[in-house]
Amino acid sequence: MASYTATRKLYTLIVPVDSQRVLLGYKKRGFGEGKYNGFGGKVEPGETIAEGAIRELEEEACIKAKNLPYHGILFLESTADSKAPILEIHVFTATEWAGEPMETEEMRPVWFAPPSTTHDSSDSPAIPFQNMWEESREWLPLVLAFYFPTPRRGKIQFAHHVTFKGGLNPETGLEDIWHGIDRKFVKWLESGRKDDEGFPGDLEDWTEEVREQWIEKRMMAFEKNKM
Ligand SMILES: Nc1nc2c([nH]c(=O)n2[C@H]2C[C@H](O)[C@@H](COP(=O)(O)OP(=O)(O)OP(=O)(O)O)O2)c(=O)[nH]1
Repeated sequence: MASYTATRKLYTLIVPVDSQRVLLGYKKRGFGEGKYNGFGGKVEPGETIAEGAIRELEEEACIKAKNLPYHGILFLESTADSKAPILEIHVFTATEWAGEPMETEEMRPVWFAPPSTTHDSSDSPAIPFQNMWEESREWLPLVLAFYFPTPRRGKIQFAHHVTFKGGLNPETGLEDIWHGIDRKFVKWLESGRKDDEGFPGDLEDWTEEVREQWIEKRMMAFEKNKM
């Protein structure tokens, strides 16, 4: 069987939460400018995914994560450009950190009320899903449901594979290859252990090889569904 060979780019994303609120960053420049998102960026050569996640959070919001619950992986690809890499984004929360969130050149941190909060009971605004990457509204509420309204035991993990067909992005008025969800696959697991299908719940189990196999499996399933 031929391996799926599109280049893959490794990213991290941390969503800090306190007992009542969710911290997102308003991206001031570069890729995703004008959108709210968690904090993260490319994993650099020589660092682990977790090290990259902690470094990016500190660079973008000036806080140093003291814990890093792992929640899973987003595989994002665009069929609008055959040369576009697959983005592999490893998603974490952080519930403890050192320092206070501060605005940086890249990001403006803003506290939001989790989706489970009624408007009147919070001083913070609701999460602006309409102003975020469009797949965020699928996985973020479920990750947050693990913390709000009351924290649950264990952990929740997902693999979310989305292809975008590209199109005019109404928010920016520009053609955008990372816009217009075409196909999607979401796998959820509560606990972090492997399930019968071998879903690699923990970060250390998502090795390079496993990620490649996972993508290949999903691509084949997507193709089958199309026919
Ligand atoms: N939820 C979501 N996050 C995304 C998508 N695309 C995408 O890059 N991200 C995340 C991954 C990273 O956390 C962040 C992009 O990181 P970045 O381009 O700022 O990376 P960086 O800081 O290393 O970049 P640079 O300024 O050094 O060039 O946005 C998407 O479609 N959905």
